[in-house]
Amino acid sequence: MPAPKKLTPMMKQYFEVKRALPKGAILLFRLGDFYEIFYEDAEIASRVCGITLTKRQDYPMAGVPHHAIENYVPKLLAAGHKVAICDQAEAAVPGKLVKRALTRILSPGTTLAANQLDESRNHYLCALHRDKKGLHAAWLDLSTGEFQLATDARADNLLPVLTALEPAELLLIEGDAATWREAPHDDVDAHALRDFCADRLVTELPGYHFEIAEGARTVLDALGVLNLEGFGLDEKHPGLGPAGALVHYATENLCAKPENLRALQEYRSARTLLIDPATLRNLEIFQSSRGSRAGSLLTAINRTSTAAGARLLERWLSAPELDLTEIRRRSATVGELLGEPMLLGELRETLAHIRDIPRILGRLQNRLRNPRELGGVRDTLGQVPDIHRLLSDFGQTLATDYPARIAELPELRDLLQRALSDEMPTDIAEGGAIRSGFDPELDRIRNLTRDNKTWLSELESAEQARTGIKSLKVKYTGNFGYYIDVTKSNLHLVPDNYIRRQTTVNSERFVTDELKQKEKEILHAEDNALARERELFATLIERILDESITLSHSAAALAELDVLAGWAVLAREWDYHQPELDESDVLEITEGRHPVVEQMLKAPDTAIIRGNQSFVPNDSLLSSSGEQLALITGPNMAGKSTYIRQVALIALLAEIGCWVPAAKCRIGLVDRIFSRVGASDDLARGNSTFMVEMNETANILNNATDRSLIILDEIGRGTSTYDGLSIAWAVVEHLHGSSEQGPRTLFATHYQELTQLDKHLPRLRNYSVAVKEWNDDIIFVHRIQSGAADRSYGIQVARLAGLPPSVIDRAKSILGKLESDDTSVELSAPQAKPKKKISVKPADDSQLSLL
Ligand SMILES: Nc1ncnc2c1ncn2[C@@H]1O[C@H](COP(=O)(O)OP(=O)(O)OP(=O)(O)O)[C@@H](O)[C@H]1O
Repeated sequence: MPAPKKLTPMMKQYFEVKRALPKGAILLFRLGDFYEIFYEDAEIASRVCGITLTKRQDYPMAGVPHHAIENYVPKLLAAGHKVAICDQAEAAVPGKLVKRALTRILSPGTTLAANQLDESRNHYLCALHRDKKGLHAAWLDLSTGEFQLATDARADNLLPVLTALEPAELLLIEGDAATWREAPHDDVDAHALRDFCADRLVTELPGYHFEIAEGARTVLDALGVLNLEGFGLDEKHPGLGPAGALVHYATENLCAKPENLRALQEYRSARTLLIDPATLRNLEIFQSSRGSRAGSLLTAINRTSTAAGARLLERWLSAPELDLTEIRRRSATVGELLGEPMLLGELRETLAHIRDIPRILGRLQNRLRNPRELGGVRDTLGQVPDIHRLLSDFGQTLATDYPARIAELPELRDLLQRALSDEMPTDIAEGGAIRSGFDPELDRIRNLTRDNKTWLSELESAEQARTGIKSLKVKYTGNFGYYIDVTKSNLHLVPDNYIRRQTTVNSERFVTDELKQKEKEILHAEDNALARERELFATLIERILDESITLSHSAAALAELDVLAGWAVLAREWDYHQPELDESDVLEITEGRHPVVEQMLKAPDTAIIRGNQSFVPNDSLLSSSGEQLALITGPNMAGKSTYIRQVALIALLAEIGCWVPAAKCRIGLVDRIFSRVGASDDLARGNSTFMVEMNETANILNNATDRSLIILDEIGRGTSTYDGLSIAWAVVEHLHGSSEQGPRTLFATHYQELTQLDKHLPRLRNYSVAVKEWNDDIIFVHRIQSGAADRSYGIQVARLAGLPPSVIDRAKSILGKLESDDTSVELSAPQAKPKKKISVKPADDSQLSLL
């Protein structure tokens, strides 16, 4: 930034602050009622936020009113910028340079203000480091204090959960991202990390911030503990390097130590069902293929009514359980809730009044203190007695487990109910946060102001009577204070003790000694009232923070109840049933449905276009040692992809503890879900469609275990027919293997030839999707049946898609010839050109005879 040669003292101060900021942070510099922005920062802010760019001397400048800053900061953050706020640190005195200090730096991963966060989503800042021992990571949601770390010898064990967390910002050691980008082709982990970092906001820090010993010290200090044993962590845990980097970065951004970190948990991939990043995308778990939340599994199963509940649902979905006791606890609780529909309705109504306690605490602890947050704690505590009453009516575990976890805190509730006004102001400076009758001292000061105001109106009547001026008024303006207003026509009646202060168009303004004295008293009383309110407010915050651990445990239990009550409603709405989970190797589903497609078919806009179709349920049976590999053939559009995805989604739902869209379901725990479906280009990163397909397939073959569930859709389609068929064939053989068991696999394909493999592979089963033929048309019935499909109906489907009749006719005749022994096909060409003949002959007859 080209600093002008001769700087004013204020601009010197500006540059001092600016120099200390991280690279790229946009500085908002408080000047009176405005935040001013200078130089390139002003140009960026003007472009991103649409504010007017002006010039001061010869450099660009832009400004936003201080009260409107909340409208602009989110825009800058959303555009991937960091924003530094520098405020006046003392009251301004004319002619003297006011002290200024950096208040906080906002970045997409460390912002806390309610309007900068999606309330239904966690907001993670994540730090990563890879060395010879593997990948080490830590993540922190500063808005709620959730803090975790992890280490794993293999990146692909951690990347599933990291991808599902969708961090808002990543912290890396300087140079790591470039190393991963340039890594050799066979360094699969580096490429996976490169893909993970692409399109995310990355902040690079010097390597020493990631040192383990330093990290351990920083973390101990932030958590306020002497050792990490209470969290079951060794002080040499490699995740402490990234964890320390997170705390350091958060401290720098908040300009203070984060005060809401209470615990550090270790994430272990072996305890959760892993879903690799490609599968998360393919199965549209958090986002639909169009990138929106609508159409995702998350949206289809979300019936939460609180923000904390919505966030917990997202967390459960990103790390499904492998602990049978926990899964069964959740799904049994859904059953209890479902068993009492009336109580469930009441419970949900009560939950809807619960406020976002984890984030409220996060803000209060980190110095963002808005009176409404206190109102939120009061309102939430006000609901707890009702929740206890309702839970005890349910009986069973709901009556014992949850009430014990949701504290009533009657004293705090009573205090807040007595202290706080019904309607809370957004800013303590507005006054009125504390209810009258709570504090005798505040009431005394407020009465003083009130008495004084009565005195003023009495003064007005008295002066009107004394002077005979009926239109005389006692008025007030912000910069002038109290005065007596007399219209010009009555000036001759003004008594001697009136002191003239100002002339306006129609009147003159006067004061008297008595009025000046009263004005002082009033203003003083108002200031005193506000000061007293601030004092009381600070005490109330302290009282809340004294209970912060109890409050956050209660909030966690309430969020759980919210998710589970939502699932009970979902189960009732869509007729879901409780799955049975065990250690077996079976996956047996009776009348299973696809949770998202089923809801979509019933959505009003789809129903109008496609008629009121219902989803056709289908059964599935897989087991590692028996029916291990289901090969599904059938026409395009018949429902193969939907079917294989629905099996994966049902398994996933079962392992988060949700009920499932099936009449009956038994699942032996699945440790990983893999998928290879559809074709997606990754051209921007230098990978062709086929390369992506093969990468994903390689990942599956290298990492699947006998407990995994694999769904493969049209493997080999992205290359020439014979190459593709050979690859698909070899993949099926590999997955089947020669041992007694293998991963449960669903394989949808158009390669009819593969159906012959059941002769050699004892655990392969052929299935097909039934269609009805009617004249030359086909009708999709979406029913899975045993046995291979006899033909593929591609041309009929192409006609349904609207291909011109001439093309359809021609395709039919080519097909006829290809299917007969006559392999010569006439090319219909424009008349002007000579007729050509092409021969379609297999390149390798020996291979064909194999099929
Ligand atoms: N069981 C079902 N009940 C009702 N409709 C279904 C069912 N299964 C699929 N469908 C509908 O049929 C459409 C096509 O399904 P899907 O994409 O699964 O077919 P496919 O056999 O995989 O086709 P292709 O081979 O062309 O990829 C879906 O968009 C869905 O709306």
